[in-house]
Amino acid sequence: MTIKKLVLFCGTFVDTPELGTLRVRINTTIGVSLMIGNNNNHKKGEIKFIRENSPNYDINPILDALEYDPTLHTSEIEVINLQPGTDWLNGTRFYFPGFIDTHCHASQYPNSGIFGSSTLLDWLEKYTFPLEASLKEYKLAFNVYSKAVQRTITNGTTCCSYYATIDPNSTNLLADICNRLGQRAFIGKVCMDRNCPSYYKEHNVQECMDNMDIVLNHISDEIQNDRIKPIITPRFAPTCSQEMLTYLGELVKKHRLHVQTHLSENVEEVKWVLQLFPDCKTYTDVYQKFGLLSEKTVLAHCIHLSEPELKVLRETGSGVSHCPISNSSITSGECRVRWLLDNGIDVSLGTDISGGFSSSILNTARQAHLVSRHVAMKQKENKDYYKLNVNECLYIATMGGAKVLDLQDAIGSFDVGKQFDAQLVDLNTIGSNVDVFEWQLTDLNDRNNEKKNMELFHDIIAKWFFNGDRFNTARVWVSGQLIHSI
Ligand SMILES: O=c1[nH]c(=O)c2nc[nH]c2[nH]1
Ligand SMILES: [Zn+2]
Repeated sequence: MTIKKLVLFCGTFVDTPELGTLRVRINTTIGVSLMIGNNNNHKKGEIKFIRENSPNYDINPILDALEYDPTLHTSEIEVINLQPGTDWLNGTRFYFPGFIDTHCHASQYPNSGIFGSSTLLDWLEKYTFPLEASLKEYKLAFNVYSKAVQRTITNGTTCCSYYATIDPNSTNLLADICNRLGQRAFIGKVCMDRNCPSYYKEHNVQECMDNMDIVLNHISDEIQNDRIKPIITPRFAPTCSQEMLTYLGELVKKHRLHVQTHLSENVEEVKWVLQLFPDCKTYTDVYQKFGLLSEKTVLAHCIHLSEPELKVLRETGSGVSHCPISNSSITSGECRVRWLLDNGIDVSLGTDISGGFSSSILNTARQAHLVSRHVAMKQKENKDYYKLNVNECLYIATMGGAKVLDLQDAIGSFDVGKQFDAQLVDLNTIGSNVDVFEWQLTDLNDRNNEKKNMELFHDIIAKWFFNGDRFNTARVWVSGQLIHSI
């Protein structure tokens, strides 16, 4: 027997299905299935219908549900009708897809903001390895991971790709915490067996294999939740032996797994990789040689790439996690996002805690906007071309992340068949950092002045983009389940 329950979300829905496009749907009802039965057509949390410009959406949205499926009984329908009123139409309240953070070291969260004037290689030795090693202690790991994950959720992140540490038990703990808090997550046990301190390394490949078995079995057998997936995580080429990379490449091939690692972050790092792998022409070649590049691969940073490397990324379908806060903080450089996008590479955003100091993808997106201006200022001509606009940054914060994680059919925008991973943005909350003045309000219902009203709404979106924070993230849902509310 299939138990059906349809949850109706009503209001204004905004998303960015294509790079640069802001889609705004008003007076809209979205129906989301919530209970699962033995009928696979009725998946949990899936968007079943979208009724735009509905005459019923704030009076009797049940009529929209019955139009979709006349056999529904009213007891099978639940309406989430949050404070009906003018805010849905004046631009200050709207649903937006949950943010997707494609690169976050949950284990480094206590160090957010602590980096002094270090650069990558000394930063790892001084700040990062000691902290990660300390999370072997269960209580400490529990405290750090709970806070780290909660922080991303309160900032509107519904899907996050995490690095834990080399320790399999604390990695499993991170998976358990994401599962309990309801976030969609990729969980990576860090793999590294050379060029790292003796107190924080896997001493041989067998140790890495045993550790990986513990994590893979825990996620598949104990957690058993589609929302929590493993991701193979060689820390970066310099800390992984050829034997380890060979094993990880085989593991990826056997189970068709996701991969995450760092690529071309820092000039010294790039030189070091070429010394360590003399048979590889480029840094990217190292990962390709070991079978670690596919459309399920997330490569953080990608700042100092050459044209041939770009070609390899495009041909393998690998995606980039752009981490502008981290890249500015530890002075790694500026990722040329426009160049990547124009060459057919999928780009997403990563907070890169704690190279980056903020758990907020909104904050990261606005820094991506600014970094693109620094890239533009360095150009001799055509400067404006390199600037990312607000809509483009919101795209890489949502749909771009979905593509990089190979989840473009499941999340990233509001479309029938996708999961309802969403945040309710409200600019009128207590503590809001966004002041919208009366003359800045729009009237999305006024079809006679559509152009002017849409311009006003784009300005409100820009105000949220540059000034908004977690006080504007009023609620967060993953697969239609409420996981955060202020
Ligand atoms: O941003 C980064 N954070 C890390 O932890 C790391 N390890 C290798 N390279 C890295 N880059
Ligand atoms: Zn990183």
